[in-house]
Amino acid sequence: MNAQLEPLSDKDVEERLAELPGWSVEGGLLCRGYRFHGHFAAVAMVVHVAQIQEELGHHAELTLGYNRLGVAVNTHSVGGRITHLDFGLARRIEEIAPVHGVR
Ligand SMILES: C[C@H](O)[C@H](O)[C@H]1CNC2=NC(N)=NC(=O)C2=N1
Repeated sequence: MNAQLEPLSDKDVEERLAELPGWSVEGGLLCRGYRFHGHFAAVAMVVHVAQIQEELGHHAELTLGYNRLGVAVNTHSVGGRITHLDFGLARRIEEIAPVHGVR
């Protein structure tokens, strides 16, 4: 199997979470909530995340509020486990978040 698709052990998940402040695992999903200074900033972040997701071929559940965005991801193709693909997406999202004035 593609190593990227190998489900991570609980220990691996904990170690990788330690390097991603603000992210947690809830209900089997790697999650983070972001807050913005207004609605369009949140919407722009959604579009930017969508670009990254299409590039990676990996897609999170995105929940848009007024000035909030929730990101929640696991890997459907291995039965909803957390894999390197999920952490790869999370890291890419973290890189772009500051551009959108996350507070
Ligand atoms: C063919 C395509 O790459 C797959 O269906 C991708 C799309 N995005 C995906 N996203 C997530 N989160 N898990 C998947 O297994 C998945 N599979």
